[in-house]
Amino acid sequence: MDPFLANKTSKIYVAGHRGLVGSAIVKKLQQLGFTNLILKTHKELDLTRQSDVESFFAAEKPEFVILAAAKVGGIHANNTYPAEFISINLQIQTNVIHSSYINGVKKILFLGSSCIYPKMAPQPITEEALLTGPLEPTNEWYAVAKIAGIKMCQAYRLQYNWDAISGMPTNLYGPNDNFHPENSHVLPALMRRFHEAKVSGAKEVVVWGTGSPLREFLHVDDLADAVVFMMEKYSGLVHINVGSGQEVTIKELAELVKEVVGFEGELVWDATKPDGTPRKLMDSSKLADLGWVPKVSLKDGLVDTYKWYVEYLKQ
Ligand SMILES: NC(=O)C1=CN([C@@H]2O[C@H](COP(=O)(O)OP(=O)(O)OC[C@H]3O[C@@H](n4cnc5c(N)ncnc54)[C@H](OP(=O)(O)O)[C@@H]3O)[C@@H](O)[C@H]2O)C=CC1
Ligand SMILES: C[C@H]1O[C@H](OP(=O)(O)OP(=O)(O)OC[C@H]2O[C@@H](n3cnc4c(=O)[nH]c(N)nc43)[C@H](O)[C@@H]2O)[C@@H](O)[C@@H](O)C1=O
Repeated sequence: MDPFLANKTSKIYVAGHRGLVGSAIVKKLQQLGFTNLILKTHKELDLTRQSDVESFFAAEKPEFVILAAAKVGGIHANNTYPAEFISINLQIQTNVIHSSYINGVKKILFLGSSCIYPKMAPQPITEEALLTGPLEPTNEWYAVAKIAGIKMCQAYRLQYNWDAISGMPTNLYGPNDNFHPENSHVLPALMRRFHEAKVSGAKEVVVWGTGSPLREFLHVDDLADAVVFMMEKYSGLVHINVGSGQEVTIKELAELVKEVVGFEGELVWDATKPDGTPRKLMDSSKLADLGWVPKVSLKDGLVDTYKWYVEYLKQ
């Protein structure tokens, strides 16, 4: 395994650097003193365009690649745009992983998601649960693309002895999240809705589903820390779960976001909206055994994210 942290002038390509995850990884790498990051916006380099990706890699020759570019969204977006979720993600990851290999990248980290696991996987979910049962229907298209990404990393490791690894984060949140009213994940969606209700003086806020599903949330700064940790310490065939172990019901989350935002009205549940997976708590003991633990509590992370959101609205 090539050391990652030893040389702060290594050329590192962070794909998707303006997103929730990519921006936190760039911040972390800069804090650590890395000076040679390659960053391209979606407009500058569309990763679904195979020949453009090939030319970019041939010209830049990065030493390390962190793949945080993807078509991402919450339950509604996944359910509404299945063709885009499967096709765009397959294209991005296939182009980036293959070009990385062809151009001598020393190590690549591919990011998947906890939705790769069967809907009814035993909890907490270990890495071994992959491909043991049917997927959650609201996001199976995205999940199939992500499973293909894991398998591509494994295949290239087996056939070419190449250091391709995969990390599977749980539900993430933090600065630079997507706050779209319909297409975002639950946490930024509720933060925006409660904030707008507080500002307008609304008496009620609508929350989707029944409130009973359980989700595990991890602050994106913890994920960025875990990504750097895996680049340095992990080299293996198996994908690695990255979770916080902090599980709440959607109802508990909604009450917590309401408190942090300071909305004083009522919650109204829209049961016509899907609940999705009933529970997806990951077993992250493989990463813990390697020596990594998360630091940010859900409450502190929410306060930090809301502070960021209020500042972002002023821009
Ligand atoms: N958010 C979450 O809760 C979780 C995320 N993950 C994984 O983390 C990774 C990053 O997700 P996240 O940061 O939340 O997503 P974001 O949507 O915040 O960021 C994705 C980034 O990818 C870029 N991108 C998308 N399509 C293309 C393209 N065709 N060419 C170039 N760039 C592109 C986007 O640019 P632009 O906006 O300009 O299109 C954006 O900068 C993904 O692999 C996701 O599966 C895993 C578990 C949970
Ligand atoms: C990270 C993960 O994210 C997605 O899966 P998900 O965990 O189901 O994502 P979610 O954050 O959108 O919803 C979580 C729960 O929350 C409820 N909920 C309430 N009110 C709102 C609401 O206003 N918006 C949203 N989005 N959900 C709401 C919602 O009904 C559901 O019960 C995958 O598609 C896939 O992308 C993936 O891997």
